[in-house]
Amino acid sequence: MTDTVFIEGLRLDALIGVHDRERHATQPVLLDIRMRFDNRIAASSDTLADALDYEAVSLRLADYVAQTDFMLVETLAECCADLILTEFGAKAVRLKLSKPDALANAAAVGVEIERGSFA
Ligand SMILES: Nc1nc2c(c(=O)[nH]1)N=C([C@H](O)[C@@H](O)CO)CN2
Repeated sequence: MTDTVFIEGLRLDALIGVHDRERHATQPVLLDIRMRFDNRIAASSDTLADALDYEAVSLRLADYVAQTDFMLVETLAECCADLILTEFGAKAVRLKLSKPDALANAAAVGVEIERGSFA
């Protein structure tokens, strides 16, 4: 079973970065998330309670990110992935965290991590 639930382009404001200008103002981060989850039960019951509720994940991440102040994108990505695995029962998570406004001459910079197994 390799079902996933995904969230693409989740835009959140975060206090994140190593430079002084980044320590005093938030900036946008974009999250692209794939979560391994068996969707068959929800498909059979047609009941949200049996699904991995991507809206609930998105709202929880927004609340969490709003109270962080990490230096590195690696740290924020790791913490977001751990939150998804521990609070929402995903079997694995692939998470790409981008900073679109970090570098003037780059569309975006960031990290992509995978925790758990999609195999
Ligand atoms: N591997 C990383 N490299 C850099 C990071 C980071 O979080 N991880 N951060 C910065 C700065 O904060 C940059 O995003 C803003 O100029 C530089 N390199």
